[in-house]
Amino acid sequence: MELVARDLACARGSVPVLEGVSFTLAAGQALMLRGPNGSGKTTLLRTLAGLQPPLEGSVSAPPESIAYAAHADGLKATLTVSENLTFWARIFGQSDIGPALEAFDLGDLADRPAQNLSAGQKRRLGLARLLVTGRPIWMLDEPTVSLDAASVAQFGRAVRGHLDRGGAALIATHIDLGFEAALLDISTFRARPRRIDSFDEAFA
Ligand SMILES: Nc1ncnc2c1ncn2[C@@H]1O[C@H](COP(=O)(O)OP(=O)(O)OP(=O)(O)O)[C@@H](O)[C@H]1O
Repeated sequence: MELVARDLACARGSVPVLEGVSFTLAAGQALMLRGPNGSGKTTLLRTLAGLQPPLEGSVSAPPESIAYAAHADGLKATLTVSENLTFWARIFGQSDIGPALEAFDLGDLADRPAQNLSAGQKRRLGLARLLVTGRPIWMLDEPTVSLDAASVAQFGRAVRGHLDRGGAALIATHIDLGFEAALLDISTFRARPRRIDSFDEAFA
């Protein structure tokens, strides 16, 4: 599925952050989102994923087509690895967690409660959830935090597999994931400084 963003403007905490953001993410394509700290990468991903409305512009893909992985892993601490994946799979109407366990090398940890995983293992479990969503467009915010080199490579393979199956991915990262991808530099879309004084004005 293709995602077309047209002339998007986005705010965070009533302060406009980005404007004039237009790009196309085609099926089978990965785009690397770049920009310095505070430039609006998270704000853009949240807007595209439907977690906050744009001030202006449009996003062609519905939120139901997007799987968003934020900074936080969002794991259920007392559930085991396989229970966490099963929980998420059911939410998305899926049942097979095998490929997700395998892709992120979680088989030996399947019966361990999430709260007893290391930081990198938690991150792998958080990313494995993408595979049980069945959603075609992945939006990932700094997905490789806490991952060692082998796990980054494993994650890169999971993304490539997703692209090969016709999926797409927009990834905020400065890490080389081991495959060619176009760059989307959002520092060119910085919004003019102005303040939105009310919700009504922002969304009029
Ligand atoms: N809840 C909030 N209220 C007000 N401003 C916020 C809020 N959250 C973030 N901001 C501001 O919005 C701007 C964009 O933040 P955002 O998190 O989108 O940037 P980023 O490019 O993802 O940054 P980083 O690379 O540091 O993760 C920053 O100036 C930030 O300080």
